[in-house]
Amino acid sequence: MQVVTSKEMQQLDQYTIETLGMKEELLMENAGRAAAGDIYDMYPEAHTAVIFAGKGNNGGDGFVIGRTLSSLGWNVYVYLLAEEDALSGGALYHKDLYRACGLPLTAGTGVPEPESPEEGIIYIDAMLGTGIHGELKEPFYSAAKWLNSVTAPVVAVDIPTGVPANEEELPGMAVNADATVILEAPTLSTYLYPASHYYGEIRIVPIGVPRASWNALDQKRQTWDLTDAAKSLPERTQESHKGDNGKGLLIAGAYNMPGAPAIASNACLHAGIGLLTTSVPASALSAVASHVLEATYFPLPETEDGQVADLQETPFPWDGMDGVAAGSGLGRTESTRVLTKRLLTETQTPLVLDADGLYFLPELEAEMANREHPLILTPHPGEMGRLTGLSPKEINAERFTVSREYARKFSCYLVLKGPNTIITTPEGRQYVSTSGSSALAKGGSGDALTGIVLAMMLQGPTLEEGVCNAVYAHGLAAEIAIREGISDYSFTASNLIDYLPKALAFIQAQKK
Ligand SMILES: NC(=O)C1=CN([C@@H]2O[C@H](COP(=O)(O)OP(=O)(O)OC[C@H]3O[C@@H](n4cnc5c(N)ncnc54)[C@H](OP(=O)(O)O)[C@@H]3O)[C@@H](O)[C@H]2O)[C@H](O)CC1
Ligand SMILES: [K+]
Repeated sequence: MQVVTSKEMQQLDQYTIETLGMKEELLMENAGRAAAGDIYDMYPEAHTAVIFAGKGNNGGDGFVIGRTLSSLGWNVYVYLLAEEDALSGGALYHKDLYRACGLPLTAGTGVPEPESPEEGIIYIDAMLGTGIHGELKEPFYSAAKWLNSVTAPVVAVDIPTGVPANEEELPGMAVNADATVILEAPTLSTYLYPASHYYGEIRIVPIGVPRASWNALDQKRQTWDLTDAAKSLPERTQESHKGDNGKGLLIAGAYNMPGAPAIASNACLHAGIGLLTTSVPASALSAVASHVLEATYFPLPETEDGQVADLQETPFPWDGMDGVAAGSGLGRTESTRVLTKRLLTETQTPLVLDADGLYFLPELEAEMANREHPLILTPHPGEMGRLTGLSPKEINAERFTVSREYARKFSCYLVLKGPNTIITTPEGRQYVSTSGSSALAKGGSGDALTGIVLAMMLQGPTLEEGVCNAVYAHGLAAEIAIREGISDYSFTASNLIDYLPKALAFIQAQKK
């Protein structure tokens, strides 16, 4: 599923209508019918739809939805928040067709005052979609405010009115929908916060945009969902050998931080790595090893208080490895700076850096730029802020753009964590993971992700798909745990590791 900007959506519509010759009215008919079908299925008890329509194409969709729901036996009523003569093109055609069918309509720029809601009514927001710019003007402002006050369900068509499609700030007023029926493809704001909250339940319906139109578009982003994970997760063959499933080195922890390497190692092992060597300061080793039985160990020199010591001469076993991950719990000392520099310049395999492993990167930009082997960074917005000099708020407002610029600049894979983690490749391709849960907002979740990324990037089929699958499986494990009754209050990284086998089994089962 592609994720688009409003401009890309317009290009797609334009190509379909102008180049391929599909009539605008037909595309709108497809869109409205698909949305109506979905709304009808979503609310089996409903019998009445009150539709608020704008004068643009979003409003046009509203008229098609009204006519279709009426054919299906519902009572419908449209409040057009514009004069009838303000409509043009497909919206005018469908308004006229709606009227010709004898269906009820009130038009005008005043604020509508529908009857108070009763059982079986749903409200449909077809006021503004991708054509919105800036703060909501009247009568849309008051209409949005009114819709936010009703107790009956409010379903938005394409985008809740007021919410921008792209990486823009939310205006002061927007429809807070219970559900949004997205037409053909989601826009950026579907996966940006706080905008995403306004969508409510997300439903995406295909509206018959021809493949040729999609092929003509420069496609830059897509979601990464269960189907993508199932398609790409490689099958294990009977004759596979532990050496075939990747040998990884994980460098993490300190005497007072044995949890980070233990969590990352267990997650890595449950995510399918063939062989794992865990490298921790010597005094943390027995604590970590007592929780991770399947790893081998490479103890690190340490300071008196059990932090990594000078690692300049440490003979790391780079050569025997297919991939390396480092960061969690290492601390932000000179030793970590030395280690990060050595990792960037000496490892000839994919390298994953997280947490303290990201800390010194602003000082090591030349080493990053000169690195010839894949580099995978997994920052949360705070860490991304440090990498770019922006605040976490600024990062979250422009997650797609900031990620792409950084990944391109340093030719790295960037996993920008958060609800709907975004994975960006060095070429700028972007994937938005659709899995995840509020339960993941906890210490230890990131450590688990580092381990899963280390394991799954080595399983392939490509590094890119392996990283996407790691992020997806991480989120899915949390989702399954919550579905099975674990509270998102109680959920810990240890639960995540326990549920990872179920998440992978669930993905594998989709292959069959
Ligand atoms: N995805 C598809 O392939 C299809 C989508 N369809 C639907 O079309 C809309 C986009 O339609 P468009 O006509 O471009 O735009 P809108 O209907 O969203 O809005 C246009 C009107 O909005 C007014 N406007 C803009 N900003 C504001 C504001 N802040 N306050 C009030 N009014 C605003 C604008 O008026 P101006 O006078 O300001 O220009 C326009 O009148 C998409 O979302 C889908 O629902 C197609 O139906 C099928 C294909
Ligand atoms: K809308």
